[in-house]
Amino acid sequence: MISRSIAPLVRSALSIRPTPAMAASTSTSALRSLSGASRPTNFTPRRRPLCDRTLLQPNACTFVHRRALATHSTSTPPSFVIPVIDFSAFVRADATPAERERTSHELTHAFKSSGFAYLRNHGIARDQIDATFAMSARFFELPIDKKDALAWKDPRSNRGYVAEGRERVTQATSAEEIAALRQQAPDYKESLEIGNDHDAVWKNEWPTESDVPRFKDTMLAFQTAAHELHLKVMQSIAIGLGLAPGFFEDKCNEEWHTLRLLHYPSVRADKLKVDGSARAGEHSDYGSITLLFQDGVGGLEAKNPHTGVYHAADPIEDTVVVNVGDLLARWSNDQLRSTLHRVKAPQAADPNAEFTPTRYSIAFFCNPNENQLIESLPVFGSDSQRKYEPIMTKDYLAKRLSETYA
Ligand SMILES: O=C(O)CCC(=O)C(=O)O
Ligand SMILES: [Fe+2]
Repeated sequence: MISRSIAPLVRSALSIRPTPAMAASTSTSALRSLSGASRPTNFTPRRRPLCDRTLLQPNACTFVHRRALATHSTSTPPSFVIPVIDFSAFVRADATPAERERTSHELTHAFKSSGFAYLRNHGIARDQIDATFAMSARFFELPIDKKDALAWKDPRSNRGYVAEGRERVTQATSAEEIAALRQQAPDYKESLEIGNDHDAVWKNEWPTESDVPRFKDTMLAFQTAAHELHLKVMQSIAIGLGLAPGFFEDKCNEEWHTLRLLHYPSVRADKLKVDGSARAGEHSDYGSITLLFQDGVGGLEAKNPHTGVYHAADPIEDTVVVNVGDLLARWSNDQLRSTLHRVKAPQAADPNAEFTPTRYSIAFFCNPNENQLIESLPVFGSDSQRKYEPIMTKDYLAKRLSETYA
C-alpha cells in the first residue's frame, strides 16, 4: 500500500474531491460502467465476435465475464483467517532451509484455508511501490480522450485502457440479463492492463513520455520486481507442498503476467449499497497467484467458502496481499483455494458519508507459462481423485473468455 506518510499527499494531490456536478457525472458514467475480474494475458484466436455491440454505445466494446465459481468447499472448518506472514526467509540470502520451511508451511496453510495471505518483508521497496502508485494516479488523471486512445482492443493481447463501462463480471448469459445488471449493479472502476513488453505479437499501450514522464520505465521496473516476488512465492508454495523448491520455476518463468493498474473513482455511497453492486464484482482470479497492492482506503473482501460470508481484507501497511487463482487451485486439485473476492465500500467507512473515497490498487496477475499443462499433481491424489481434466494454461484462459462472449 502507499505508505501512510505519503498516502494523504498522493490522494489529495491526485484524487478529486467530489462536487455535486461530479456526482452527477459519476452517476451517469456509472450507468455505463462495468468491470471486474482478471482477464487472461493471452489467447487462442476466437471464432466468435469479440464484443456484443448491441449492449453499448458506438465504438465501445463490452466484456461480460461469466465466471464459474472458484474452489468450492467440501469440509466445514468455520474460521476464515487471512494471516500476515513474514516472508523475509525468501528475501534474505542468509535464511536457513528451516526458516524457509516454516514460512512455506504458513503460506500453504493459509492457501489451503482461506486462499489469501498478507506478506510482510516481501522485498519490494516501499519507495518503488509508492512511485508506482503515484504514476498510476497520474495516468488516470489524463483526459479521457488520451486514455481512450490506448483502449484495450483484443483479449488475445489483454493490454490497454479499460474505461468505466466496458466490462462486467457476471454469471449471467443472456443479453437482457446483462443489460439489466449493468443498469442495476455496475462495477465502478477503470484500469490499465500491461502485459510483458517483449511479446512478439502483442504490444503494450503506453502513454507518451510527455503525457506521463517515466511512466513506462516505472511500470517495467515494477513488473520485474513483481515477477521476482512471484517466483519466490511459487518456490515457497512448492516447499510447503513437499515438492522440490524449484518445481514451478520452469513452469512459470515466461512472464506471462498482467499488471493491472486500478482506479476506483469516488462514488456515491448509496450506489454501492444497491444489491449486488460493487466497485469490482464477485470473482476469482484466473491464474496461478495474484499479488495485490492496495492504498489505504480499503474495500477488498474475500468470501469464506464455508459460510458464504464476506470478510474484509483491509490494507495493512507494508504488506502485499497474495491470493490463489484458478490455475493453481486446479494444479493442487483444489487443495489450494481460489477464493471469490470483490471490492465494496470500505467496511470502516463513515456510514453517513455521501461519497466513498477514491481508491487505487495494483494487481499483478501471475500466470504459468502459456503452454504449461495444468494437471493435478500426484501429491494431491491418484488420477481417479482428480477433480479436473488436465488443461493447458492458454486453453483454460481462452475457455474462460470464450464463455464470456457466448
Ligand atoms: O482492487 C482490488 O483490491 C482487487 C482487484 C481484483 O480483485 C481484480 O482486479 O481481480
Ligand atoms: Fe481479483
